[in-house]
Amino acid sequence: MSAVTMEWAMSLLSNNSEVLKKAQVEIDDVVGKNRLVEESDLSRLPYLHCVINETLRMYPASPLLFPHESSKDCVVGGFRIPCGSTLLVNLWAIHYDPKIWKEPKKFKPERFQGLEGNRDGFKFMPFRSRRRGCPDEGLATHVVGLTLASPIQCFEWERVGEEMVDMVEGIGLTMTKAHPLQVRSHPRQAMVELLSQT
Ligand code: HEM
Repeated sequence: MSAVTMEWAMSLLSNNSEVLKKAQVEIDDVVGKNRLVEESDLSRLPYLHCVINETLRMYPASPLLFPHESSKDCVVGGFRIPCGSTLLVNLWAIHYDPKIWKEPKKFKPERFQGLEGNRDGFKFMPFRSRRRGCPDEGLATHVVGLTLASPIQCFEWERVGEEMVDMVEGIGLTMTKAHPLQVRSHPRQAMVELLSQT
C-alpha cells in the first residue's frame, strides 16, 4: 500500500510542478542542502504531509476498504442493516463528494493546511477509522513521508514526453496505476556532492 501511494504521489507531483517546487522549497528551508532528510525532520514538513494527504484522498490505496460483516441488526444513516450483511464503504465516493470537498477532482494539497493530524470526522479515511483502522498508519505515513521527501530533496524530475503522466486507475481491490510511472530524473546540482558521498 505504501509503494502504491508513493507512485501516485510521484505521478501527481510530475503533473503539478508548482506543488513539487513548493515541497522542495520547504525541505530546503527545514533540512538545507548539506545533509539528507531524516525521519526526525518529518514533523517539521507540514506541506509534505498535505501532499501525502491529498494523494491519499484522491487515490486511496483501498477505495472500497475491506468488507466487514455486521454482527447484529443495526441502522446506519436510516438504512436497516440485518445481522450477517456484508458491508463495504465506498471511500472513493466520500473522498470525491462535492458536498464535502471543494473541486474534488483537483489536486490541491493546500486544502489540508492547518488540518495535519486532524481526522475531521469521517470525511477522510484512507486508513479507515478507529477500531477497524490500519494498525500501522503511523509507520505507513513515516515510510511514505521519508521515501517521498528523499527524491524531492535530491532530484529534479521531468515527464518523459510532452504529455501529462496518465492517471488511469488499474482494476482490483487495491488502487494501483494502470500504467507504471516513468519519469526522467537527474540529481539537483546542489546535491551532487552529498549524493556522491553516500
Ligand atoms: C499508505 C499506506 C497504507 C494505507 C493507505 C493503508 C490502509 C489500510 C486500510 C484502509 C486498511 C483496512 C481497514 C479495513 O477496511 O478494515 C488497512 C488494514 C491493515 N493494514 Fe494498512 N495501510 C497502509 C500501510 C500499511 C503498512 C505499511 C502496514 C504494515 C507494516 C499495514 C498493516 C495493516 C494491517 C495488518 C491491516 C489489517 C488490520 C485488521 O486485520 O483489522 N498497513 N490498512
